[in-house]
Amino acid sequence: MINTLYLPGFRFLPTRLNRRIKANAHEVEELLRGIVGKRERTMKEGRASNDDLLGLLMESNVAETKQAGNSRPIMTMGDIIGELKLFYFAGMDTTAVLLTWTMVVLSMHPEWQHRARDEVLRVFGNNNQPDLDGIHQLKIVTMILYEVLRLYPPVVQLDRQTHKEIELGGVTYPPGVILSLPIVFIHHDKDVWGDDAGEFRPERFADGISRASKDSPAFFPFGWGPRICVGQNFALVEAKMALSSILQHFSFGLSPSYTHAPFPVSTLQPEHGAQIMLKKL
Ligand code: HEM
Repeated sequence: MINTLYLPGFRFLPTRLNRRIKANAHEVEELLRGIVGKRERTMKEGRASNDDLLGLLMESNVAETKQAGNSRPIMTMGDIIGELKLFYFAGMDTTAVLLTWTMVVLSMHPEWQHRARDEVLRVFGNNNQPDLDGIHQLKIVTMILYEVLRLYPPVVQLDRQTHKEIELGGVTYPPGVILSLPIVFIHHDKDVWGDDAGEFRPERFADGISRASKDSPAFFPFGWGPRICVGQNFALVEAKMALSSILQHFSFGLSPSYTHAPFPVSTLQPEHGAQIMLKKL
C-alpha cells in the first residue's frame, strides 16, 4: 500500500514540486478567503441565505460566539477555511472515485449492469429525475455500491495515534504510537468474506451488511466509531442519484485501452484512468 519513500522533513525543502504544492495551497486559501469574506459581508447586510454548509457554519459561529459572550469569533477565518477544505476533499474525491469504480465494475459485469438498470427503470421510468423516495427503494443498486466499496474502498487505510498508554489485543502501546487499520486488506480477507473475497458478488449484501461477512465489523469504508464519516448517507444518496441517471440514459462498457490497475494516491484511483464507452439508450 505504501508506494512512495517517506523522508521526514522532505516536504519543507524548496524542491520544484514542494514550491508548486505551496503555491497551489496559497491560491486555494485565497479563493476560499474571498468566498468567506463575501459571505460575511452579505450576512452583515442581511442578504445571505443559510441553505448551504458555509451559511450554516457561519451562522452557528455567530450564535455560539454570542452565547459564549466572546468579543472574537469562536471559529477563526483559518478554522472556517480548514473546514471548507476538509469537506471538499473528504466529500468530492471519495464519491467521484466510488462512481468511477462502479462504472468500471458494471462494465466488467454486464449482467449486474442489466439488473441495476431494470431496477432503476422500474422505480423511476426512463425519463423521470431520480428522487429521494425512489432512491430508498433501490436494493440492487445499494448491493452493488456496497460491493464496490468493499473491493475498492476510496480510503484504503485509517490511522489512529495513541494519546495515552493503552492495551489492545493483549499488547500495551505507549503514547504516540500510530496504529494503521488497512481497510482494503480487511475487505479482501478470505477468512472474513470467504474464498470468493476477491470476486465481485453483490449478492453477499442481499441480507444487509451484518450478514455479508463472518466477522463484524468487517465492512468499514466510511470508518468506524466516533469519527465515522459524517457524509456517508449523503455520499450514498449522491452516488445512487448519479448512477440512476446514467443507467436510465446510457449503457456502457470498457474501452480496449483500459488497464485494470487500482492504485492508492490519496484515494484508491485507477492508475491509468477509466476509459469507458457510453452508448445512448
Ligand atoms: C464514498 C464516499 C466517501 C467515503 C468512502 C468516505 C470515507 C471517509 C472515511 C474513511 C473517513 C474517516 C473516518 C474515520 O477516521 O474513522 C471520513 C471522514 C470524513 N468524511 Fe467521508 N467519505 C465519503 C464521502 C464524504 C462526503 C460526501 C462528505 C461530506 C459531504 C464527507 C465528509 C467527511 C468528513 C468531514 C470527515 C471527517 C470526520 C471527522 O473527522 O470527524 N465524506 N470519510
